[in-house]
Amino acid sequence: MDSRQPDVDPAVVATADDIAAMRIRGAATIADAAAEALATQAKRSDATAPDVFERQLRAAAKMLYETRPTAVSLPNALRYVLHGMGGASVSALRDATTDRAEEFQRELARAQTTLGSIGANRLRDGDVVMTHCHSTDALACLEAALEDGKAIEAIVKETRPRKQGHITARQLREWDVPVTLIVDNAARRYLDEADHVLVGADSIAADGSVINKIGTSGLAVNARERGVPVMVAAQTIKLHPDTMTGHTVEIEMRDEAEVLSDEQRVDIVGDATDAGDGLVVENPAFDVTPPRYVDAIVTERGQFPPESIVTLMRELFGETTGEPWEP
Ligand SMILES: O=P(O)(O)OC[C@H]1O[C@H](OP(=O)(O)O)[C@H](O)[C@@H]1O
Repeated sequence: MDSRQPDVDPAVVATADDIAAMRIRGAATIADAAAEALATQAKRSDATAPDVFERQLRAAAKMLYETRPTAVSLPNALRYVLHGMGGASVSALRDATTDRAEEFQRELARAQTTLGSIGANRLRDGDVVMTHCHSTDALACLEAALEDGKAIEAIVKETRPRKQGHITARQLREWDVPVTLIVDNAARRYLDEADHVLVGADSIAADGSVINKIGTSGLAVNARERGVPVMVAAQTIKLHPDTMTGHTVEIEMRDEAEVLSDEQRVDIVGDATDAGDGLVVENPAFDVTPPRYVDAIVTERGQFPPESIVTLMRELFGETTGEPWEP
């Protein structure tokens, strides 16, 4: 057992570390891994009393929750699985929790497929799509369009600092899609050649704002200026229920090492010590695109103008939610 949290199984600790270090990344993939980790915790629990079992599951959920703050798919997944944790004995609790986690994972996969076929309807044969970062929801739309027999080309933004655009490019090439890879700064120039901007989302706020990889908002503003429609592919698990009650979405600030190595820092400021060298590196992982720059949010429940997404949010989540690990 990890010394950080004696109740939590090492497999859960490993998943939490992988999410924090982005070895597991992407909002849907993180949600899937979190559900899997809770199922593992349930299967391996050594609890002999129901209250101990429940405490272990809640501790595991809290550890997973604290890895990254922006993608709401993570707390939504944890909440979904823990809400299914019911029963009078440890074995009943174990079965209910693992069943619920499996159900969640099945629904997640099904929602992405459904969303893909809805998103594909927006794409025509011969369209050129500009992407940002790597989104499995966005790729599901492209995959469905290809399966429909449409020829699609892609302009793929590199996506500094972690270059997830390479993952997108690799996937698209596996599907034989012609790819033009560009640096982020070239996006405006290449928008003239694009028929759509297609991105994913880490969270969608009640007012229809889209929280996604840093650089999305600038891309969307430029796309609007160029008359290129912006389509956001986001399963309903990306809807952020807390924003209905006025909470804002925390934007994750990541380590400066993703932007600047120690050697590069020395190159800029010489041998001055960190504290006094006068150089600050900021590395926000996400930004907020206001709803007026988004044409459609495509979910497994259909496509929505961003301003109307709150209706769906209310239907799916109700008005209030607690912390994911709270009963
Ligand atoms: O759920 P899917 O569509 O796969 O990904 C959604 C979003 O998650 C990613 O975040 P990160 O790379 O984990 O920081 C990107 O911002 C991407 O658009």
